[in-house]
Amino acid sequence: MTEKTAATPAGSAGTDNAIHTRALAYRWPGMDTAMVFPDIQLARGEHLFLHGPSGTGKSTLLGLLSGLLVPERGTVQLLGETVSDWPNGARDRFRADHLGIIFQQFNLVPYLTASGNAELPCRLSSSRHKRAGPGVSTVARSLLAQLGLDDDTAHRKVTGLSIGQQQRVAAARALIGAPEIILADEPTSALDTDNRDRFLELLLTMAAEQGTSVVFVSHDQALARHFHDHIALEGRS
Ligand SMILES: Nc1ncnc2c1ncn2[C@@H]1O[C@H](COP(=O)(O)OP(=O)(O)OP(=O)(O)O)[C@@H](O)[C@H]1O
Repeated sequence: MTEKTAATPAGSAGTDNAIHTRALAYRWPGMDTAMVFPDIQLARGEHLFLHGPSGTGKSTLLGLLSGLLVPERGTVQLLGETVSDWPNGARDRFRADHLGIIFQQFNLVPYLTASGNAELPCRLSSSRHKRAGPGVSTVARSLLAQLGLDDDTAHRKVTGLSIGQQQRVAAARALIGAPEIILADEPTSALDTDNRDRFLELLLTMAAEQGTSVVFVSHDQALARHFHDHIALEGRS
């Protein structure tokens, strides 16, 4: 299943690893057999492309990495901590403090402005707030500007923004407060090729500037060239 695993040598899970999974399996209700996943080992600051056809479990694997799902078997270690053994509340806390997530449908808060959405992680996590610095609103607007959204747009409600603009808001929300890990689930699927490549370059450059590891999920192999590390999912075995 694994096309090419990433980064550090096997068996050296420690603080140099952003992500280390072992023998993960997950079964949704109604499934006869569990989905099994290739092991992932990703060093801090590295960027991994996770690809495979529709239905092979890419979003499920991201759910396991984010701690929103708990594996039937196997372990998820993030930043040296075996978070898959932790209770829900502890995983929620860890997610708020250390993970930026860009969902396929962005999951922005509709009644907030672009800037309000981008600031949210710092309102929910004191460590993200601390890393962003005292002027969280200024930091949010600066991230939005770097992603191509001017001040006027930053003050508009997200429901009035285009898909491409909403995607940039979701990216700013993931980047703010320099989380160690960003998980992105097909956030470029609604964009044309030029915008897709430009957005991805921007996201990876900004993540690299703050040393954030990125797992980027897509079925679109054309995006693979932006990444050093690749893993393919090929379905259940
Ligand atoms: N909430 C759910 N309840 C039950 N089964 C689910 C659920 N979510 C996903 N599945 C099943 O898990 C399998 C993998 O789905 P998943 O969404 O992880 O794949 P994917 O590779 O991300 O697909 P896509 O590229 O279409 O987003 C599929 O068979 C799907 O039907």
